[in-house]
Parts: sequence; structure tokens; C-alpha cells
Amino acid sequence: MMEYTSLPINTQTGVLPRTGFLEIENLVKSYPTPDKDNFVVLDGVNLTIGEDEYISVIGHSGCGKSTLLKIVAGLEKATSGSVRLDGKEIRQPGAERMMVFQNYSLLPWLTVRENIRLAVDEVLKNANRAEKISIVNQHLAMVNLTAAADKYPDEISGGMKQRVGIARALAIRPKMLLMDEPFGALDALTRGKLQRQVLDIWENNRQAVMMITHDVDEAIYMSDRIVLMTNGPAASIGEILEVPFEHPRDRAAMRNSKEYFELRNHALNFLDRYFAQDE
Ligand SMILES: Nc1ncnc2c1ncn2[C@@H]1O[C@H](COP(=O)(O)OP(=O)(O)OP(=O)(O)O)[C@@H](O)[C@H]1O
Repeated sequence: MMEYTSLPINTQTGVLPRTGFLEIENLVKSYPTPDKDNFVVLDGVNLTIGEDEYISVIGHSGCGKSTLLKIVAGLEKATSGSVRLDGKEIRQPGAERMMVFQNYSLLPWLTVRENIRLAVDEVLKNANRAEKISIVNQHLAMVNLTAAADKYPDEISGGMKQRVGIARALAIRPKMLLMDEPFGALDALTRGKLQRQVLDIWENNRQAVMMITHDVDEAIYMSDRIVLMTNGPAASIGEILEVPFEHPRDRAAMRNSKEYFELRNHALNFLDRYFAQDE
């Protein structure tokens, strides 16, 4: 069994001195309210993500995690500040950033294969028919859905639907994967299997990932860094934790290490502290 040694917890905030692929600078997001005051959701978020880095974002409900992800996806506009991908300002959705939602968002009148094919047709316009078929088949196999390819979404389980969503996102070869609680609706066993599957795919084909989760164990198991958000309104980044385990990770060995225990407690204490302020 792989063993992990104990290292000091490394916490950071703000913009990090690493190669920036996604660069979020002084991001502010507010919504107008009827009484003319603005409701400030995010206030001064600074974050840099590398092109092959897996980042998790954790924070209490309503602190603005989904809002942050939607701004990176181009589905929401920042009130001020800037968000750049590969040096270019993000102003709208784009095929280089694919989103995976918690509630699957599959088209119910299309089969599993057709749901993936639709995205491929829309984005990979220069690929010929044979190439498209091959890409769809390859991604069906990647998430173990070849046998279910011709079923409709209401004929498959929640875990399978989420795998279709992930295959669809990956099939168009995005530079960045944005996932909003992708495993949140799944039972523990299915969640564990799908986490491993997503990690396998990512380890073989690294890309930038930003994943929202409420689960500290999931964040430690999957990501390179964990972004801990302060409570809203006017939330920002409280701490960023470096996860010191090499990929591929052995979940059981990791869980038995002192370092895992310390990191987990550090994150939970952070969340408890902010939760206590709320009460
Ligand atoms: N379109 C909108 N208009 C006004 N307020 C909004 C809008 N969208 C989100 N908000 C508010 O912004 C805040 C942050 O919402 P967001 O969904 O980003 O939080 P979250 O951290 O993802 O929450 P959860 O963990 O519960 O999903 C909430 O108070 C929400 O009510």
C-alpha cells in the first residue's frame, strides 16, 4: 500500500505566483435589489489556476460558489474585475470551457449517444462523420456507457446520467472543465466510483478543472488545491489549501496518513468558524 508522509499544511490566499491559465482578478459580483442597494455576492475574489490543475471550491450554502463558476463559464457577467482564460477576457460561454451540472441537464428525447453527439456536432464542426462517431464511441467507453448508448435518460440511473454529462463535456475537448457539485446527487458508492473514474480520465488527459463541492473528503481526494470561501454576502477567498499528495492517489492510504487528517481538520475548522459567525 502507498504511504503518505506528514508535511506542514500550506495555506495561501490571493493571486498565486504560478503560471496563470485562468486568472480571476478583483472580481466583484452584485445584483440590484428593489430598494436600490446592491446585494454584493462576491467581493474581491483573486485566484489563478494552472492549465492542468484540479481546483475545488468549498464554502457555506449561498456564499456565491455557483455564481463564481457561472462567471467563469460566461453565463453571468462580473460587476467589476476581470476573468481571463489563456490571456483572453471571458465575456460569454465558449466551447473551451464546459460545464457539468449537478442535475445532469440531458435532453430527454435524445439517447445517451445522441446527447453526446449533439455537443460534438455543435462544437467540432470541422470533424468528418467518421471522426465524430469515433469521438462519441471513445467517450462512451471512457465512462463505461457503451452498453447503454441507445437508452434514453429516463431509462438510466442518476450515476449513469452524470456520466453522460461528463462524457458530453469531455467529448468536445475543452481546455477547462467546470463542475457544480457533480457528485452531489449520487449515493456514496456511486459517488466514490465516479470520483475515481473522473480522476482516471483527468490523470490521462490533464486539463484545468474547477469543481464546487460541499464534501471536504472529496476535495482532498480529487484536487491539487482547495479554495475555501468566506460566508456571504460579500464573500471572498478565505484560504487556499495545497493538497500535498501525488496523483494517482490511493484513497485508503491517504486517509490513514497524518497529513490527510490535519488537512481535513483544518478545512472543517475553517468552515465551522464561518458557520459559527452566522449563528
Ligand atoms: N440572479 C440572481 N439575482 C439575485 N441574487 C442572486 C441571483 N443569483 C444568485 N443570487 C444570490 O447570490 C448568492 C449566492 O448564490 P450562489 O448560488 O452562487 O451560492 P452557492 O454558494 O453556490 O450556494 P449553494 O451551495 O447553496 O449552491 C445567494 O444569496 C443568492 O440568493
